[in-house]
Amino acid sequence: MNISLVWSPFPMFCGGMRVLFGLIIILTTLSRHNSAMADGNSSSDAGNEFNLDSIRKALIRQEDTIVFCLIERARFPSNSRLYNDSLDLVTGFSGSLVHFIIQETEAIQAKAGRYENPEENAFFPENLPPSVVSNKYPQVLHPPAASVNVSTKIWEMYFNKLLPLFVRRGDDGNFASTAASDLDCLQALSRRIHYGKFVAEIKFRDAPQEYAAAIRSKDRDALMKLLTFEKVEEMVKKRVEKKARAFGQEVTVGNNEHLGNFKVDPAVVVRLFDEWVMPFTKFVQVEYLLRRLD
Ligand SMILES: C=C(O[C@@H]1C=C(C(=O)O)C=C[C@H]1O)C(=O)O
Repeated sequence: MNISLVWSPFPMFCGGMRVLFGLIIILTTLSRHNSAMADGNSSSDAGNEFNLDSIRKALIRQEDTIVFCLIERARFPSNSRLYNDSLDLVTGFSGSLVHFIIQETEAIQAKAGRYENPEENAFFPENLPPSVVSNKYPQVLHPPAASVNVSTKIWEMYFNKLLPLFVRRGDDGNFASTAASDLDCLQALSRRIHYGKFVAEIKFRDAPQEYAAAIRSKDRDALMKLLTFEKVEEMVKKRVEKKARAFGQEVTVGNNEHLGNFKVDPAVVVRLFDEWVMPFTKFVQVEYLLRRLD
């Protein structure tokens, strides 16, 4: 018997495997290419996915940023001259030095395309220069509702209520660095709070009928009730307390750790989320939903 005429599944198996491996390699390359594209054009911290789970993961990650930013700001004393409107520290500019620095920084960041990203909301959106960078962000928000902006509320809360709770009194003259640090905090808080628009969009898509009834009757209380998850809020408070303890502890090589000596008081971080960040995020959600059927 001619052996070569005997049917053997082996060559077919090998050929099949070759095709399969080829396919896997092509698919892997394509998917790497796509995710690289998605990273480059991503609209949200949640990446390409858009569901309540991924949005909540993004919010959790943003807690880290906020805690780190507060820790950085706590390196500087209050530096109150930076915030004084009537000192005229900048010739030809009427307003505080921090106002001047933030407005100018936002202008350069606008040119670099920061505010093309629907996650970003400027504190001084008037007269921002157009972006010179071409980068496309997927638009998932409902256009008439996307403009909800609570930057003024955030600005007022940060400077008048939060800052005095965690910086020591004093003046070291480091105004530019202090203002840069303030802007980092403000931007991190703003991103977290305005993320309420994405949360609201996904909640609306998950239960359009329920939300539509409350939106049509402009029932703010009903909307607030629908979008509130008390258990999630309790977890947020517990988690940020832990993060403030973990990220803000004194780390030494020896065993003599100064337990209880934190760079930012964890209780202040809990208060920040409880009194301002979560209520503002929910306010953004309600405002967004009220425009969701426009
Ligand atoms: C953001 C959400 O909506 C609400 C606001 C929360 C927050 O700001 O952390 C948490 C729970 C909800 O009450 C959510 O459901 O995740």
